[in-house]
This record gives sequence, structure tokens and C-alpha cells, in this order.
Amino acid sequence: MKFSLEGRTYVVMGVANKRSIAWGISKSLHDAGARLIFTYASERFEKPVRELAGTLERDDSLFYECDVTDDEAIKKTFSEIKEDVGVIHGLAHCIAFANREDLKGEFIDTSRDGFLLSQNISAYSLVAVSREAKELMTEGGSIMTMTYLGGERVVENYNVMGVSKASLDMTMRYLANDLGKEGIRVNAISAGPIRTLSAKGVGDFNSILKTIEERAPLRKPVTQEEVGDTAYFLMSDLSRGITGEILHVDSGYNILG
Ligand SMILES: CCCCCCc1ccc(Oc2ccc(Oc3cccc(O)n3)cc2)c(O)c1
Repeated sequence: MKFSLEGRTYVVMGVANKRSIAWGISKSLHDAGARLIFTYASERFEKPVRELAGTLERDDSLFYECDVTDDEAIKKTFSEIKEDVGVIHGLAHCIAFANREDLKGEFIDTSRDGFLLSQNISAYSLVAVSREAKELMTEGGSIMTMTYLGGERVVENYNVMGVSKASLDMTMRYLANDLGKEGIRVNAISAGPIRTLSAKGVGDFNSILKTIEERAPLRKPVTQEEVGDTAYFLMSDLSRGITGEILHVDSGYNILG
């Protein structure tokens, strides 16, 4: 059927549990016919990821550990993937981190180490994985990452992660410029707040969720499935004319003053 992802393989980085946005993306891509390759940060995530993948209709998924702060580890992971499948058609980067103490209170109190750690994991990792993944995208490809409004405007408490997302957004655009000539598109989904394991680390998350339901144009919270379906669009040929773009899947909240 037109715009199916059958016969295509995608790497999904960052599934932690069934609430992960990366899991919502995985379900949408799988339901569109894609074969999935999961990477996880450390072996403590292997079991939950394998269990989740086991609930999918087809059991053709592959699994690799990948610590995105280690360039050699990234090289090793993608050479193993190349050996096992040869070609991939896209990659979903759903990885970010900041120390809890840097996700509340005053931004001015951010430590140098905390600032650099967040940039390293949340922004530079997209450069490092894209550099290795592009070698496997010999039939063209689509790379996507996850960003948030707090990287475009100040959102109380988001603090150092907002600076990392601003960096990620421009990282995405510069990668789009480099990779377009190789037939590889690079985009971002800016999701409204969703109750994930990561969201637990951001101060005052609940009040933002409430504001969305009260004020967002669509007057409803954003779901993992809505993000997953937009990821399907970005991975499919339906979005073949789009690169360097940020799609807001946030019930329209970003258009408000
Ligand atoms: C005050 C802003 C409320 C809306 C926040 C929406 C959101 C939720 C989760 C997001 O992803 C992360 C990922 C890692 C992260 O760092 C964490 C998470 C848990 C524990 C910890 O020590 N760090 C914080 C947010 C994200 O980028 C954005």
C-alpha cells in the first residue's frame, strides 16, 4: 500500500519503557511495516526493551547497546548493524539528559560540568550518530530527533535542557544542510509535554501539563501515538520535500504568546 514502510529498516534510539516517546514512534513505524533496530544506553535497559519489542506483531527486531557519549562505542554499534542488516532507511534519536539539580530553580546556578554533560548527551550525540548512520543509508534516509519549546522560548524550570535543545535544533539544521546532497533528510519533532520517565526529572511538569489542556488550541494533552504518527510521516516519502524542519506536535500550544 502507498507510503508503507515495508521492506525498510529504522534505528530507534532511546526506548526506556512503554511510556517512552521512542516506544510510541516504534509502534507507529512497526504498524507501517518497518523492521526496527533498537539501541539502548546500558544493559539495564536491554530486558525492558526486548520485552516491549516482544509485544509487537512481527518479531524481526534487533537490539544493540550504544552509549552515545562514547564515539568508539557508536562506531562499533553501527558497524555491527551494517554487518547484520547492511542498509537502514532512517534513525529516530530520542536521547537527552541533564542533571536533576539543573532542571529546577535558577538557570544561573548551572554548573560547567552539568551544562557540558547535557550538551554532550542531548545535542552532540546527534552529530556522532548521524556521522556513523549515514554510511548505512545508501538508499537515502530520514533522521529525526526530539526537541521541546523550551529550546525556542524560556520555559520555567527547563533551564539547561532548553539551552541543549536550542543547540540540538541548530545541530539538526546544519546536519540537514550537510546530508541533503546524500539524499538524507534531518528533521525534529517538538512534542508537547508527555508523562514519561524523563519528564519526572523536570521541575513543575504537572502545572505545564494542566496549562496545555486549558490553553492549547486543541484543548487536549499530546499523546505518544500522535508523536509516533508524525514520526511515521517524517520517515515516509510523504515528507520527501521536508528537511531541516521542526514539526510541533503540541496541540498548537507553541502559537500562543
Ligand atoms: C518545565 C517544562 C515542562 C515540560 C517538559 C517537557 C519535556 C519532558 C521530558 C523531556 O526530556 C528530558 C530528558 C532527560 C531529562 O533529564 C533527566 C530526566 C530524568 C532524570 C534526570 O536526572 N535527568 C529531562 C527531560 C523534555 O526534553 C521535555
